[in-house]
Amino acid sequence: MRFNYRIVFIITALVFTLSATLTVINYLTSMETTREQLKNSALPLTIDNIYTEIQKNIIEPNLIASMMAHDTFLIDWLSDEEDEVQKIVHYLETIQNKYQMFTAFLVSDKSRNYYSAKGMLDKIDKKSPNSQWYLDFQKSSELSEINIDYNTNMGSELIMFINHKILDNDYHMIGATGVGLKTSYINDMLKAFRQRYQFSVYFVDVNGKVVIAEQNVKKLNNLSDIPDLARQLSDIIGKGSQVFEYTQAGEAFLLNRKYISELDLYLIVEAKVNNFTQAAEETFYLNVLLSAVITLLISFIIVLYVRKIHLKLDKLASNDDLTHLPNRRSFHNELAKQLLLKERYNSELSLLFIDIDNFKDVNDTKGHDVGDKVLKSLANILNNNVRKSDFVARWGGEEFIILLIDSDINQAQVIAEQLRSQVANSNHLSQYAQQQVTISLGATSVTDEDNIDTLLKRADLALYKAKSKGKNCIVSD
Ligand SMILES: Nc1nc2c(ncn2[C@@H]2O[C@H](COP(=O)(O)OP(=O)(O)OP(=O)(O)O)[C@@H](O)[C@H]2O)c(=O)[nH]1
Repeated sequence: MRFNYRIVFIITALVFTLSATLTVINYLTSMETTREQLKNSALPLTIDNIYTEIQKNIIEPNLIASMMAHDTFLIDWLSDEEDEVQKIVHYLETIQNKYQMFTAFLVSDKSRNYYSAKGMLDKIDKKSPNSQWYLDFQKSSELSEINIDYNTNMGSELIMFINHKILDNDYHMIGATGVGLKTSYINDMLKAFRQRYQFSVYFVDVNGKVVIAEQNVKKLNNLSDIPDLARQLSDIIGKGSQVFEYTQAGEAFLLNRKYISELDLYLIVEAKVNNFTQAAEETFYLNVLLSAVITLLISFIIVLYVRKIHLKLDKLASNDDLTHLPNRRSFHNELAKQLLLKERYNSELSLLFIDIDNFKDVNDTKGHDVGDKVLKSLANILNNNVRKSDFVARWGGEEFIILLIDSDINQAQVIAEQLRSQVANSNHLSQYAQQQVTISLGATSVTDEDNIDTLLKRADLALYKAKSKGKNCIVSD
């Protein structure tokens, strides 16, 4: 019986396919879950957090600027020909220090003077870029606005100005006042969101131009620089909060935008999907590896187990249950093999056919248990008195057969005689059977013309002759 490795291979392939399929399903599900979680929860939450933070940082300065615009001291001072500049400088200085603003300012529409805590800083001039905001504000119907802007008189840093119009009793604009805040807190916030949550946060204007972004980080100039976003730009520049998807250089991104009316800007929070699915990817590769190892382990255990059962079955199929000698089937296989070897090496090969004399008497008078013990004991005697290379088998019933390797008929006769005499004089056997146990033997040697049938027939005939001669003897043919 040959061990079938194909079955093991099929089982291994099935187990691996099953576990690999489960791993892939698991991987795809967790990728989708991560993506959905990012889209529906993490990005909207982050954008709301940032929005709240910005509002918090705008509300207080806005109240201060509004308070300044309604302050009768300011209104009166502007109406009184702007006398005693130090009074207004002191006023602005007090506001600036008390509320820890970066700057506090006042613009007179009449004199076109720009005052700050440091004194008169500038003049509103149509040609000056620093004055542009005032000219626009003048034209606007709004009473207040928030500008994120540079003012070259105040350094190179981006400043968030909260501007309020000052109106006289007839509701005519007589100037503008307000405060300026450094936007560095926005920068810190953008940095924190990038480092803590791996989100890119920036602000764009109505044209998609990036207006505020984290400093020292490579940034986009305009949303429309990315073809995928350029296509969606008209949707992105819209009110409320919404998530968009785009790809750039083979990488998938999710982008959430929220319109901030106070700034008239769009807050953008985006995430590189791969940053969030990396863990799932690593788990996937680990799972595939584990599946392969477990599959191999299972296959190894199956091979060991099946081989063990196989060997057991093999032994059961080729050995006799009672005496544990090879059975007739095994003997046939061995004889066929030895006939080929004899032909190849031109060696001698002989056969002994053995039958217990009057065994029926033992069974009938002493019982089958005793008969079985005699058979087992005889098997031992036969095995112990031939060469290890010879082949002893139980032919069936009380018949045994021995293949004598490298033995001619003379040697076969000598061995046959030894066996006969050992059995006849065995104390063990006579004790079991409570009578003398003898055997008859037919001996024959293999000729070049022999095949299995002719050989067995001749040995059987020799045994028959030995029985006829009176048993407990050997006949060779
Ligand atoms: N106890 C036992 N008896 C067996 C077994 N196999 C065959 N026998 C018995 O062996 C006996 C063989 O009887 P016969 O064929 O008449 O041969 P015999 O009595 O030995 O007579 P001769 O061969 O002429 O000497 C029968 O009683 C079978 O039942 C076995 O495995 N165990």
